[in-house]
Amino acid sequence: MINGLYKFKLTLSSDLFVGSTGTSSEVILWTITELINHPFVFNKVREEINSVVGSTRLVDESDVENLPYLQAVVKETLRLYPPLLVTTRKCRQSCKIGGFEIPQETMVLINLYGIMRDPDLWNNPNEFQPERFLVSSEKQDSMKYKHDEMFTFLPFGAGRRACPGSKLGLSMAHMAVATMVQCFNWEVVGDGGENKAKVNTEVSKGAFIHMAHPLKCVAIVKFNPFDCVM
Ligand code: HEM
Repeated sequence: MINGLYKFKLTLSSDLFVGSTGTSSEVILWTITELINHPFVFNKVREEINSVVGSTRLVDESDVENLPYLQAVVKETLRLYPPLLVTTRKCRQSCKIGGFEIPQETMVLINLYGIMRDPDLWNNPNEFQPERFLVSSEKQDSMKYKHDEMFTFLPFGAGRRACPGSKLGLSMAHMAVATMVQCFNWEVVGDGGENKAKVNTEVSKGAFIHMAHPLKCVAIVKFNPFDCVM
């Protein structure tokens, strides 16, 4: 028989495992996809990494704070492709939303994907434009910016039940993408090396953001950090 503490540990472990692995790998997959589709952005990320890291060592976690463009690229990917498309909340009291009466205790679905592609909140909402997140640190630290982001940029949800692993998830995504850009060129299978083929970014149906057509590409070594230490 499963006792209470064991059941709690099992649920916690599975929550952490399911909540952390799938989400982080989706962000990495979608970021590489958008970078393949936007070679100009890809080159800008690589130039930023080269200018900060140089050409003799692998990018490191401590470099990320000096890579604002890389951070903007991952943020823009999270806006367009939040791994969890919706989240849920139970209404603690009756309320009215958009003219609809919502009785107390009703479970509501919050469309994170829809909010982050809402044309009333974002310019060119369906376009991949990392520059929209390149704002000065003063602006980012301002109360207004933080307040606006809390209601518009929601890949990690919001409030008391927001994702507790957001910093770890972001850190993994930054490091994985930075390494993949620094060390490899990426070619879509069937491209013939011309770098013109686009990856199909259609999203499959469901609560999670899976690609409807799997990404098929080849990694070609550009920089081998092991050559430097030999
Ligand atoms: C980029 C990666 C990740 C994304 C986009 C993401 C996204 C989310 C979202 C949208 C929620 C629901 C929040 C809400 O309803 O307000 C959530 C909850 C959660 N996430 Fe993440 N997550 C990521 C990585 C992680 C990691 C690395 C961990 C653990 C190490 C984790 C653990 C959890 C847990 C335990 C919850 C449930 C929190 C609760 O119900 O109070 N997540 N995540």
